Amino acid sequence: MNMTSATEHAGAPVAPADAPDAIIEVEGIHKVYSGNVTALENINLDFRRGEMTSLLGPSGCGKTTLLKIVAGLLKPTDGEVRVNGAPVKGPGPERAFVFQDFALMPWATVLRNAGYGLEVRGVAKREREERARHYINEVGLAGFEEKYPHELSGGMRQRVGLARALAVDADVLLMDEPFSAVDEQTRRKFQEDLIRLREIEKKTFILVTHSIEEAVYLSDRIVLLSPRPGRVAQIVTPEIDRSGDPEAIRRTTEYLDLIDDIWAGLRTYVE
Ligand SMILES: Nc1ncnc2c1ncn2[C@@H]1O[C@H](COP(=O)(O)OP(=O)(O)OP(=O)(O)O)[C@@H](O)[C@H]1O
Repeated sequence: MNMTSATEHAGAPVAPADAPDAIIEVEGIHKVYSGNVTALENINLDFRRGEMTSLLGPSGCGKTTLLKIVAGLLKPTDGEVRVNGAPVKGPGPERAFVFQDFALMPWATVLRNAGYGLEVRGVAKREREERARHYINEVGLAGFEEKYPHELSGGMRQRVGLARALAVDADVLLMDEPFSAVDEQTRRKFQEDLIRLREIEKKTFILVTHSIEEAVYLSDRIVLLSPRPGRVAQIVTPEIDRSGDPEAIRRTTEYLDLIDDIWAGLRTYVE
């Protein structure tokens, strides 16, 4: 297994010549909520095409705020986000947000829920069902097409949300704590599936997580945010060969050491 880690400093990202290009550029983002709460301060970041980036940091540091600004669901007070070079003015078809609370329609089947993004775009029923079935299968829910959300576990509902996001063929998938509502076993399985999906679909994933283990296991890059007002404290690049046995990867000294290093950095904020 090849696993090393590298860190970059906030203002001066290290970009090797063969680094993937930036699909999303975040420049000078500030966010002040009403009541004078400064959630984010001068965030400068690139998210690279085809990579999985985790946003990690203490509670309330602005992870979800940053994700929503990238999604175009929230306007920054200052600064700009560009997707494929074009300024973000609101939500767009290149970005799909997978909500933490699943955002499924309780009265609709898995098939309809998975195809909902296509439905609102006016895609004909036959085509959207075909695509929805394909992605339902890809996220491991084949056979559940006619079930309703209340008949599914939390993990399965999360997968429907992911199928919906994949079906619209967005380049960027934005996930807010995708594994928070599920048990440990489901979480691990879903993490492995997400790695596999990333390989197949070649999407850019940005995910918010509270879990250092999860961030290290899944990510090409981890952006560590400082406590509120959130700033980029550090960027960590775990280089893990994920082709091996997931359980073996989780037991290696390098993996465990990197988790310890990140925790040592974060604990200075929480103590
Ligand atoms: N609508 C709002 N109005 C005022 N303050 C807000 C609003 N939304 C978030 N905040 C504040 O902004 C800060 C950042 O919130 P955000 O939810 O982005 O943090 P987070 O890092 O995702 O938190 P957590 O890890 O607890 O989910 C917090 O202090 C939060 O209380």
